[in-house]
Amino acid sequence: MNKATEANFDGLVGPTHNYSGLSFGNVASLNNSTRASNPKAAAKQGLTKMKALADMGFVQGVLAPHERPHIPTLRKLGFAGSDTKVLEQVTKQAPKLLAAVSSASCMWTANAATVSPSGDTSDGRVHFTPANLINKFHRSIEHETTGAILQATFKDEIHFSHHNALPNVDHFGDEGAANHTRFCDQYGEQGIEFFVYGMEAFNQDSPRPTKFPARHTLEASQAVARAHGLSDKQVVYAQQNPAVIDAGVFHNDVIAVGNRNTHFYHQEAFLDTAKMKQDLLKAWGDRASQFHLIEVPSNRISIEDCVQSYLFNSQLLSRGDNDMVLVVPGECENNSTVWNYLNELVEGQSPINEIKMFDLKQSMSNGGGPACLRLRVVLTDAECKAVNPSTLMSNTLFERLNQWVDKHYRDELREADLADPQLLLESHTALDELTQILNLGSVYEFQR
Ligand SMILES: NCCC[C@H](NC(=O)CCC(=O)O)C(=O)O
Repeated sequence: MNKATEANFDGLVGPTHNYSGLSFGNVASLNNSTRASNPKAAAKQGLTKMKALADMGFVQGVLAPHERPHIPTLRKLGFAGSDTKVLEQVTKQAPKLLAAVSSASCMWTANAATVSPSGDTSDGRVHFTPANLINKFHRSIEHETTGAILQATFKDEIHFSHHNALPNVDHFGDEGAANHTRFCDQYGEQGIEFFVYGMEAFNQDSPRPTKFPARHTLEASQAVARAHGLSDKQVVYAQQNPAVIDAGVFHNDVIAVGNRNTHFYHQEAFLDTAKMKQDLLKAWGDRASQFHLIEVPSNRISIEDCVQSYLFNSQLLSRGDNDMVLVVPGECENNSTVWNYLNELVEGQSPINEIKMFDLKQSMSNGGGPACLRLRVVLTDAECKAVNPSTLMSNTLFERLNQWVDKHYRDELREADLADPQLLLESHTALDELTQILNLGSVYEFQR
């Protein structure tokens, strides 16, 4: 077994971060659709979390934002002429479309891709499949650039294998790592990959939500498991409880989080909790007593409190064997039921023995907590050395990115501002400079 560690790659918030109510089924996105955003504060809140984790000794990387408004999409949809002309026309004819192609939603890199570490894959490489995010138009335009950025970050073909996104249809709706968790004893050994889905696409009679969409299908997860070369006995599937999707749990990472030998989840998260436990314990094998199932009962914390506080959208990080820290959003402290629970949890017998809290309000107001903002990539020492070093957080990079944000970002943005041709120019200038800072090459269409 190779020694390995879990790295976190956070999405850097882009200059057009705004609230426009694009995500039906995501309570925060719908509730905040008329508010002004603060892109500068949003980017800095994210950077503060990344830096704090790097300072705690974790490997922390940065994934660049995408070009927005995305003019190439508007051109595909028939708008023509200069960029300014395109903006002018779309503003007049289809303002909601402009909002959709302007979203900074690629910041939530838990949805960027599904990643399988080399310990799990048949060819011994780390595999990446960008998520097609087909359920929301504004997110369905992410996967190509995501793929380009992942390839510029994890370049070496000896260590890294990059797949295309799955077919762009609802049957293969894929929301990436937000619905994927890996359990293991040590990171470098073969682990259990746990795929959670919202519905079975090819089985009309199977249970599914009635109010909000199930974004992710079983068939998508199966395709990713095949493409990554995972062995059947190391893969476990579980269906989300349709009722919690209808209550605002649009991704499983709003209601469950896992790391190594610990699964922390809500009693109502899964359609069949007993089966989920049985399947995980079976895959875990003969050391079942070392696997921790921390189930939060409904009479302790309601689904509504989970959705409001984002308790489970936390990062569960190992500082050593049986020593984990839970990184939660500030909203958890403001909810006394959740806060009391967390204090009891760290004092109890579970491996979770510290809580760290971050102010991520700008992202939270669009339904993205600490876990949404990061893509986990388990890397051996050799793989870690092969990562593009300019993307790894350090004192220098932290300072450089803060200066970059100060120079290029606005501190207030409303939906109406998205029509401003100056914003497009600012965004291109900023991203062009960023590709140099992160040494990414020409990953954006406007650079080619
Ligand atoms: N993992 C968290 C994802 C949050 C994301 N929100 C958004 O896209 C909201 C954008 C807006 O409404 O402006 C989503 O729902 O997929």
